[in-house]
Amino acid sequence: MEHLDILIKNGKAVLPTGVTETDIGIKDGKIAIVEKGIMNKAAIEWDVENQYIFPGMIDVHVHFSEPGREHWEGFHTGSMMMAAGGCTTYFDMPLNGIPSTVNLEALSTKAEIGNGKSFIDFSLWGGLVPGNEKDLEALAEAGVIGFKAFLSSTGNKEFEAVDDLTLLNGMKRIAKLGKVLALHSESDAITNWLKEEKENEGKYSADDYLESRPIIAEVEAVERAIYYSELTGCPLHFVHISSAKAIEVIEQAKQKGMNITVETCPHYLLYNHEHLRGLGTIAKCAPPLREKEEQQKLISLLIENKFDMISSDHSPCPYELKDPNMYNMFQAWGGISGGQFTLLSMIELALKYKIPFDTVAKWTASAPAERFGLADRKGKIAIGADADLAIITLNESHTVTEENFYAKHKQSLYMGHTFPCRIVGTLNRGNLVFKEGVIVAPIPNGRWVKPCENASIKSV
Ligand SMILES: NC(=O)NC(NC(N)=O)C(=O)[O-]
Ligand SMILES: [Zn+2]
Ligand SMILES: [Zn+2]
Repeated sequence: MEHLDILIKNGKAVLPTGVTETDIGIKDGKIAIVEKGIMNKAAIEWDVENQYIFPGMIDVHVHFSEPGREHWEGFHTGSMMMAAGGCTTYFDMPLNGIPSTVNLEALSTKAEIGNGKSFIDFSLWGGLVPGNEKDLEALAEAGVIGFKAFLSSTGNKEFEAVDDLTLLNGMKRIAKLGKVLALHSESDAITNWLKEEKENEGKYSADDYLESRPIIAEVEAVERAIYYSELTGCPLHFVHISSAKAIEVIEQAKQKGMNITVETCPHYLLYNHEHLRGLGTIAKCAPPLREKEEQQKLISLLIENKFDMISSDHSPCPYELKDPNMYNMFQAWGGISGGQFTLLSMIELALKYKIPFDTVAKWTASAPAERFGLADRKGKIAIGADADLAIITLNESHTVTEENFYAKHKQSLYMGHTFPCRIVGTLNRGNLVFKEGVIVAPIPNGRWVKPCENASIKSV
């Protein structure tokens, strides 16, 4: 009988077919056996009775700012934070670092840093910005997971928003390269125009910020992108969608057979504009947290399974850029620091709204893997797949404190939040990375993962 490296016993595994009581045997970083009562000897045995085994989260949307702004967040602390949240693969966005990931050189530099510092696996997005259309092919060949563009200003000058011509040209090329274009979809014209109006009137409050980024700004950008996708055949992924109306438009395009996927983030589901009013800058993001009624609509859409996947959009910054005493909401950094809490948030919502755990695992692991060409190795608990696992208990709650939040900066909208569950351990390719509140991996062992060569990028 084959000797195993690790034997996880008596878990409730979240398999694609549902939650099943089983043992899981791991050999050479892969899942070797999934069955009850495994008798093989193993170097390490771990009894996880009454605990759940989720496929490790694949978070398609985080911003680590290395190189260039590693004082904001970097691969080392950033990946520890993600591991502490049950994540085993994250996709790093092409902006907030310097340089942005918009050409081969920047991609290679970033990959090298990540390979040296990340505790879990990661993929890298390439950027589409004005002037880099000619770099897209080399980026695709080198293994970016997809491309990302902003339709509205990014808040950092190293990564410009696309104009419509760049977008059309870029989409045509990306379609040919067989990749997906991820879009931050808010109208630049509408948001800039309203912001300027607020500035001229000397209005800087939380309400003013929300009013400057209305739902129609999101809907207009989404609609335009869908028209362009029809023209160019470019597969699209809409990031951090924050309104029911945008989902309606996306749903119609999907019904027509268009190659489109959509994500939202836990902060749009757990929080609303009242939190920006009450907590200030820490709750500022773009698109903004919506009013409570919109939050409820988004939860209903989640229950109806209208989102393909859930990401964190972890976008941290140093304390002074989100100083709670800042009186001008427009000047604070826009972004939520919460990469550690996506899986916990989704389990909280699943328990509250009776969503099956295998649906959560679809949103947090298998759908991202399928959409972006990693499904040959990642995204589900199955024989032959990478042993990327998150062990979770529902018998204990977890309150977020500065001590148990692993990000470089401890400011977070989630501070003080109590989840009805706790991450007990995280394994990345069979390596135990996080256990019982501690990063136990002796060295960073994460790897840059590229999409498989002949991934047919399908909508999920
Ligand atoms: N430059 C950013 O990190 N921006 C992010 N900021 C948010 N979401 O407020 C984003 O994803 O748009
Ligand atoms: Zn964005
Ligand atoms: Zn983002």
